[in-house]
Amino acid sequence: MISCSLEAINNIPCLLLTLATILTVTLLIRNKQQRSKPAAGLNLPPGPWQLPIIGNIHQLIGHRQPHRRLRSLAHKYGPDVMSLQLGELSYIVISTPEAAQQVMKTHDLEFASRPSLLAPNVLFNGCKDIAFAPYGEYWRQMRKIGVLELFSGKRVQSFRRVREEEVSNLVDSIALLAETGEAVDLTSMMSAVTSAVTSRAAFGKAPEEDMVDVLLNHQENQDLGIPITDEVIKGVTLELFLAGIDTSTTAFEWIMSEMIVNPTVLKRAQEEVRQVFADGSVDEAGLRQLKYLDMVISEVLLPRENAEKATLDAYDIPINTKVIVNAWTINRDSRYWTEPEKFYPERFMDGSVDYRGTHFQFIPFGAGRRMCPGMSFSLAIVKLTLASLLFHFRWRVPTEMTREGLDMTECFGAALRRKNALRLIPVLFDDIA
Ligand code: HEM
Repeated sequence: MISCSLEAINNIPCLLLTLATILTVTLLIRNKQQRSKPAAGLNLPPGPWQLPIIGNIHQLIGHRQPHRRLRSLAHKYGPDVMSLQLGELSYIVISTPEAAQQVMKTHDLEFASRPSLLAPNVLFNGCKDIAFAPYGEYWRQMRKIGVLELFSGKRVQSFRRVREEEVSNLVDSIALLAETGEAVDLTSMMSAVTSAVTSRAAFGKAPEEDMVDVLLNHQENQDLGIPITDEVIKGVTLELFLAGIDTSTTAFEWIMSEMIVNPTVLKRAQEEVRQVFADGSVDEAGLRQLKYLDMVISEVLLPRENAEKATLDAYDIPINTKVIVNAWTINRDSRYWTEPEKFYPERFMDGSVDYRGTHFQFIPFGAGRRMCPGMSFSLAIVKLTLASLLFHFRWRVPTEMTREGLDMTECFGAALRRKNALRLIPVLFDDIA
């Protein structure tokens, strides 16, 4: 079993799924139905003061790291649940594990919808995907296909050879480049590996049934309540790429970065990999033994929405309020984690907390009904790539830098990526051909 590490995410991915986009969209959309003027007499969650028309936008705009800004606003105005008004749209921001549990467990059903946003509506032809589909019959059907067929353990396992081939190609390319002594761009390389695996898993070129085949079979057999149209096939396929590539690349690049600036962790992880695969080749069968490397990852944040009036912590939450679960803040709650900002994988060694959505102090993949169905698909690639790169190479920072000086600047976007690509110098271990 893979277990995830806080440290990897400490610098990673708070995927506040493009709050920037939401802000822009908020300003653009004049959708009267979305207008959610709180009715008088409601006990709304506390929040910062608002300006007419724009609400709280001015308190976020200009901040290059909205996830940090949301944390400081929450500390001041609503530590558990905070109201925010962004233009005409009402939001609540969830910043503690307890409040996250309320939204994603106790009231999961009430908050299981997604807001109707312009960008995904256009991109997925009226949200004919899984992630942005509003809660209802269509989403339930597609989610079931996702969990039971597209991303099931068996399906992920069926792509093992694909992953091993792509990662082995990566190792070969890096080995060639290692002869030059130059730094390699690991961010682009990981992105290429993830795209290649996703594309082969989606479109085949392998004996296994691929993901598009699964959808085409349903279309042909007409065996589902809601027909699988060409738009649905296009939407779900596009989502495989959009939801999977950036998130997995981001997880990988931050984990590598953190190990580089924490050489004792790197050394321990490397020793473990080289001991487990002492016979000379890395394969997926041995990955399970890499307990220390079992620290991954990433947090994404797709807003949720309540399709009906709800209550939370005795606060009234009007219909169609968008819910931002600030996983970045929650995963760093000092009531649950000692030195939460420190890169310290050993904190996960006793296995009492994992990322599978039952421990609300650590929810990189979300939790509840809308939890990420692509988790195993992603972790399989990330872990195999890390193990292979640690097994075959020593890693050095470019000569103009020190380990401590490795650039760790975050860049807010669809994922909290590194601002600059991760460039490191590979040195092939002498004892490996
Ligand atoms: C490190 C990698 C990844 C992370 C950290 C991640 C994280 C997340 C999170 C936090 C959510 C929202 C959960 C919620 O609302 O409670 C989500 C949803 C989703 N993710 Fe991922 N994800 C990753 C990789 C992937 C991959 C590889 C795929 C597919 C190829 C994928 C497909 C999806 C889909 C379809 C949803 C929407 C589920 C729904 O609304 O029912 N994810 N992900």
